[in-house]
Amino acid sequence: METLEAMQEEVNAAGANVRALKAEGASPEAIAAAIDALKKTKLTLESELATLKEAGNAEAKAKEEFRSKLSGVLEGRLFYIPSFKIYGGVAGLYDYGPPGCAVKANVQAFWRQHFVLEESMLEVECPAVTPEPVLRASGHVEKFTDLMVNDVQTKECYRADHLLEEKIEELLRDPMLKADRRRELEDLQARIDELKVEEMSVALKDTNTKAPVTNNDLSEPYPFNLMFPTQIGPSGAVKGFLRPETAQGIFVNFRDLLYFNGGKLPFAAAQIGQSFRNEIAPRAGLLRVREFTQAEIEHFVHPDHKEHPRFAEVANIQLNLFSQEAQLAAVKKPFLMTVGDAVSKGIIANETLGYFIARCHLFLMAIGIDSARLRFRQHLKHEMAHYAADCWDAEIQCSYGWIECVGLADRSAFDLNAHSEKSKVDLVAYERFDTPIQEEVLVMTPNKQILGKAFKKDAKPITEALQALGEAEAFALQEACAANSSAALKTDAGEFQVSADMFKVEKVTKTLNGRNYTPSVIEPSFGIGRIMYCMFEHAFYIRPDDEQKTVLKLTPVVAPIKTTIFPLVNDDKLNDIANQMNKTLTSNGISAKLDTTAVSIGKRYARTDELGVPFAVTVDHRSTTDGTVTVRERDSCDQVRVPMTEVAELLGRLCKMTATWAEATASYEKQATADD
Ligand SMILES: Nc1ncnc2c1ncn2[C@@H]1O[C@H](COP(=O)(O)OP(=O)(O)OP(=O)(O)O)[C@@H](O)[C@H]1O
Repeated sequence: METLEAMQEEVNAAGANVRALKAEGASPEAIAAAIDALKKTKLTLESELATLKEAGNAEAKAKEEFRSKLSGVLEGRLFYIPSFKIYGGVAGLYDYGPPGCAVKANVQAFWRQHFVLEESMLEVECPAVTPEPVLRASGHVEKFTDLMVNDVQTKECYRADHLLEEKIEELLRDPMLKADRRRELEDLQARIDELKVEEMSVALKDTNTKAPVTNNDLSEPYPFNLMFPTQIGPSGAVKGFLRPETAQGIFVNFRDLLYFNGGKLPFAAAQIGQSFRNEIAPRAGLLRVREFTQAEIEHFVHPDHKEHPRFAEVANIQLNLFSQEAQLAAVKKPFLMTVGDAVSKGIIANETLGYFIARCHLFLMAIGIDSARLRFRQHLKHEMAHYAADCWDAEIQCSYGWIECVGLADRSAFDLNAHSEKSKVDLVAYERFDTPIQEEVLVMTPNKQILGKAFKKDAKPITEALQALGEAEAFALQEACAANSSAALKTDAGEFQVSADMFKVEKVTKTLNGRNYTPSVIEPSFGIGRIMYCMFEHAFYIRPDDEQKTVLKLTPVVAPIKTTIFPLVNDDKLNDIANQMNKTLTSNGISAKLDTTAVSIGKRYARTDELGVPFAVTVDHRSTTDGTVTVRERDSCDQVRVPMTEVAELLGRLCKMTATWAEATASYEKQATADD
């Protein structure tokens, strides 16, 4: 199939041909034939567009239906629900109900296991209420903004970039769009995130972007800070904010954490906690909310040694990479490559960043993200902060498109430098040289006796100012004193005239055994809610044999309950065994739910399938005679007969995912399924 662009060019060429023939006074027959050809090319293009539109509409409708079925299950089963529902709810705030809480706790526990425990990270928990100076130092007070516009009539608020993006999409769908204009708009689309206020204003006007629904004019765009301001204490004197990310709590504790770690680098600290962003347009359920759980890691490393000691363990893992180069190519496509190759070819900046990208991939696989719908997209140059060495987002495809769920960035020394500068506390590490080095250093020696006599109480700030001089300034002062007998020195207490006898400045060779340096930070930042929503989408399906049977194929690691236990019929003997089974399993750490309702076994299975419970144990009459029960696996509906004494061990292995169902049950008697 020809591309739309090629078709458009054919239409343009046919149009140009008609104009040329008219200009050169060609015969009416020739002109009529050219007009005919133009009409034909236009028709082909229009029919192609109609087909695409239809396919697009059908796809959008299918996605809508899928989402409505899924949210029916998720909200109906209380995985999550809009907060404060009885008061009408508030956009961007959600409650997790019982199964949602259980899944979230499991995702977090697994995250802790996979990262904090396996990597010996230092976990911290810091308050969400954060004093203003901390967030001013980090740049959030000044820069944590989105550009906002209002409908001039209704005053409704919108994110300017969202409206512009939608408008550009609409304009790009126009088949008659000139090639130059198309390129211009595509270029603008790629730069939307970086547009400054004035550029956004121009872009909105240039594209004639209006308010949705009302089609009213929009206000000029203006920055809106996403942080929730608050005051700490009753006087209102101490300003603060609810933190927009958990990371800052780790940076400000760097010195103590380094000490705790015996002064050794590299090390990583981690935190799981709530973050708050007053999003202008919260949407798409859990994907963009105003309060959410983040799990963040700050890995501190020497800026010249970003190798990772465990890199070899992950080097062969294949990642779906969407590098800068791939995004800028004519055909934009991610590619598969091992993380080892990506680092050695310089696609990923260093081993430590590569290591965390690979570990993130393993984490997402283990909780049930479909590998075909996961990619790591590198930030384009203009998306990256000036200090960042390299950034990648783990993007998961769901019905809303590709969604950033984890940000992985090499932030160099930016954060520690920023807090050092503002707090006046050195956030540095010390490195001992393998062999000491000789270095010429400046030594400034103020003559305290003469200074004391001459300046009395001002001698102290003068001494400090002399000691703070850099090499060039110190020698310049010395020269000025020699030439004019005295020279001016600026201090915190004002300006003073100092003379050559008041200080001595010289360069001496010193042996240095080490030095202080500011470590770089590599930061993987996970949004738990976004990951969970994508995980739910990937887990959701309808059994092919029955439209009514919806299933969440949550992996055992994250499933809210690991097994249900059913007595086949309501019978005292069977109930006793089921109760006993329940006790054994829960005391072995396997969460179980006893279901003694009298409904059919098929219905009971369907109920637990919808909750994502991976296994079911059924107690039947045979259990009373030979001490066995059946164990069923949710997705295959396979059942095996297992001695009751072995069920805890079997489910333990399956839930830890150290064995597959086929491996773990190979030796057990298979049994016909009883789903109906
Ligand atoms: N409003 C939100 N709702 C839910 N999760 C969020 C929200 N904002 C950020 N996150 C999660 O926190 C992670 C790290 O935050 P980060 O600051 O990198 O996001 P971001 O780049 O600002 O996200 P976006 O551009 O989508 O607003 C994101 O990858 C995402 O999973």
